[in-house]
Amino acid sequence: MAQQISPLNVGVLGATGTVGQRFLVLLASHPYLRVHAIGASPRSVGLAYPKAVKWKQTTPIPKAYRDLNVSACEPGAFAGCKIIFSGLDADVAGDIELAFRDAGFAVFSNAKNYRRAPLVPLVVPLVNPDHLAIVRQQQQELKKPGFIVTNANCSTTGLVVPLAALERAFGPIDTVLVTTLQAISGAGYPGVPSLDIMDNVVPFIGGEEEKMEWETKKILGSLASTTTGFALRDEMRVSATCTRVPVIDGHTECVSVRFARRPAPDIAAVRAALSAYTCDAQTLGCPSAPVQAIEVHDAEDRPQPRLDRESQAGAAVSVGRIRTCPVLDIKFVLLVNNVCLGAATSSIINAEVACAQGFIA
Ligand SMILES: NC(=O)C1=CN([C@@H]2O[C@H](COP(=O)(O)OP(=O)(O)OC[C@H]3O[C@@H](n4cnc5c(N)ncnc54)[C@H](OP(=O)(O)O)[C@@H]3O)[C@@H](O)[C@H]2O)C=CC1
Ligand SMILES: N[C@@H](CC(=O)OP(=O)(O)O)C(=O)O
Repeated sequence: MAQQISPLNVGVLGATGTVGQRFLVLLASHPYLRVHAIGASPRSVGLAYPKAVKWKQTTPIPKAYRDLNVSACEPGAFAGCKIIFSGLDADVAGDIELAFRDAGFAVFSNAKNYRRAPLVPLVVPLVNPDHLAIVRQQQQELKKPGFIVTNANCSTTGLVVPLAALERAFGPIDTVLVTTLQAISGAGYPGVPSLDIMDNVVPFIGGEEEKMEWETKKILGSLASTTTGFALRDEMRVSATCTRVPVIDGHTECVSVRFARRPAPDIAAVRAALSAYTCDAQTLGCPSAPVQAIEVHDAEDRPQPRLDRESQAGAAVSVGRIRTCPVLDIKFVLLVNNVCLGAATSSIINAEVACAQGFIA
């Protein structure tokens, strides 16, 4: 049952970027989060938003932002905001996000900088919102009300949703092989040069495979019971190969998994478990959560980025081609909208869960 939450002012850092633009579109119609201030680089500071941004969305700049000026990414310019969403370039996110946390803000970040920090939750809202509880330890350590919550790498986000559903139904997965076909928008703007990506596949994305292999073990792990921080799933073997393809939005991933328990589940049971998967963000009534967390496709040629990335506003994971794997146990193809669930939507749902659970006073 959805709680009534009073309107809250939020700020968006990196508001001119690929992820920042998505934040602004999604927040323009949010039931209780109101954009109060926006920040970007010194290049943009002081300009009215339409002058600062190279708008790349298919809908016009929402009216509410047309007269909003871009501020410097300094806490003083965001007075009156409770929540800060960050779509900052990772080169600058580290110091800026820390300054906002130290100034008492609840920071929801897309950047990679703090994902491995022991007291920072790495939350995919359809999987492990229970990890948010560790922000109390951050607050105790700092003796301040601020905290940082990160969301995962966009490819990791798509992967862990069906893995979590399968583990809930069939117990631990011990091996995962994944090959990604990642969209150009994942590299930000202007991103990959057109002469590199047109008519081509680039079989390397710096740091991406390591992030998928490590982040999966933190997200599918648990809060440590005897020490502070998290118990990682170190026994799970994850091997990723990441490629860039000429698609604008939507990361496709080809996944094979092996279960620890024998016998492995059959395909019908796997399909049913994926379709039936529900998560806390849904039961808490978070307004940005998808109705169906995993959309299972029966057609043999789905999911496809162009056809499926906007389903449920890009907040779910699409899965198809579920079949027996002759090497591991089962294999399937998934699609995640990298700029929605893979980025801005996850931050927003994380903030909604934090509001619903009383982490934001
Ligand atoms: N694109 C995606 O699919 C995903 C991205 N991410 C992560 O989200 C973050 C944003 O990515 P993306 O939107 O693609 O990146 P972009 O390059 O498109 O945008 C970067 C943003 O950071 C701002 N910025 C750059 N330098 C500074 C500075 N010195 N001070 C303040 N602001 C600055 C830019 O402002 P200005 O316009 O003024 O230069 C811009 O608003 C990154 O950390 C990325 O790794 C995570 C998951 C998915
Ligand atoms: N590297 C991802 C997007 C991204 O920025 O990831 P991360 O937030 O983990 O650095 C891609 O290219 O699609």
